[in-house]
Amino acid sequence: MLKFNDVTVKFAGLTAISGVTQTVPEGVIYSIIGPNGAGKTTLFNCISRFYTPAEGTIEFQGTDLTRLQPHQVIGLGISRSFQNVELFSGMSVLDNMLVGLHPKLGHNVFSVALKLPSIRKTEAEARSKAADILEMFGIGRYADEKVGNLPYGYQKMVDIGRAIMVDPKLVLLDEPVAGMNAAETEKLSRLLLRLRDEMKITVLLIEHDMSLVMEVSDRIMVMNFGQKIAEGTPAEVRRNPAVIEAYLGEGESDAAA
Ligand SMILES: Nc1ncnc2c1ncn2[C@@H]1O[C@H](COP(=O)(O)OP(=O)(O)OP(=O)(O)O)[C@@H](O)[C@H]1O
Repeated sequence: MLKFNDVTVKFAGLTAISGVTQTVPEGVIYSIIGPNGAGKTTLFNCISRFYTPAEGTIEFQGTDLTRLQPHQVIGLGISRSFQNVELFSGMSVLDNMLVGLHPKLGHNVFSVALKLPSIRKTEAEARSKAADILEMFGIGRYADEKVGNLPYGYQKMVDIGRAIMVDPKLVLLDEPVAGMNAAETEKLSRLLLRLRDEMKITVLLIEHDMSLVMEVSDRIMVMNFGQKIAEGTPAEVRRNPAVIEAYLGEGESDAAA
């Protein structure tokens, strides 16, 4: 589904990603892990076209993303959530979900202002879809609540729900459980499996919570200092000496546990 071909990203004098080549198969939960500053978010930013690699290509179902604009990437069926929740805190949960659909609807200002029947129908469908997703995420009862009034874990759920509104084929989630408590993390891990199994969405996940990563991932790529140092199933990655060293070197022993 997604192919990184020798991707290198540079910022002034710093090489943030160096020659990463990897294929991500369709229909999986694929995690990218590695110590702080390893280049994980930079890789996401290249997929969603905030950054352009200095070298290499990124193919999504045969299309080279590095030649596209960000909105064209969304049009191909790729959406994302961000490391920090980016919601409109004064708006309701439901309205925030509808904002997720904005890149897809593409209505012109006049048809929206005139509330043409076609727009009303689309809006009704969008509302019903948003309500279904909120229900699936277990936060349906908060649909009319202001997002800013919800606990952080629920806001994060809304953020991810919004990324699902566009019916993506691939969703990029950047540290979705950061700041969540144990119960919320458990809920989210079940949700990730449902995205894969019921909605047939391929999930690309950046996450520091190793127990979550080991539990839900089909495959894992490990990065350190901008390079891919390992790739494989959770069991393979867990016993890879380079991975153990990268994490132990940082004072984290979770990967080796
Ligand atoms: N816009 C930028 N300008 C300059 N340097 C950048 C920029 N974005 C990222 N970097 C640098 O690139 C390197 C990789 O950063 P990146 O955020 O991709 O790491 P990460 O693996 O996602 O880390 P974390 O787990 O802490 O989020 C870091 O050294 C970072 O400081």
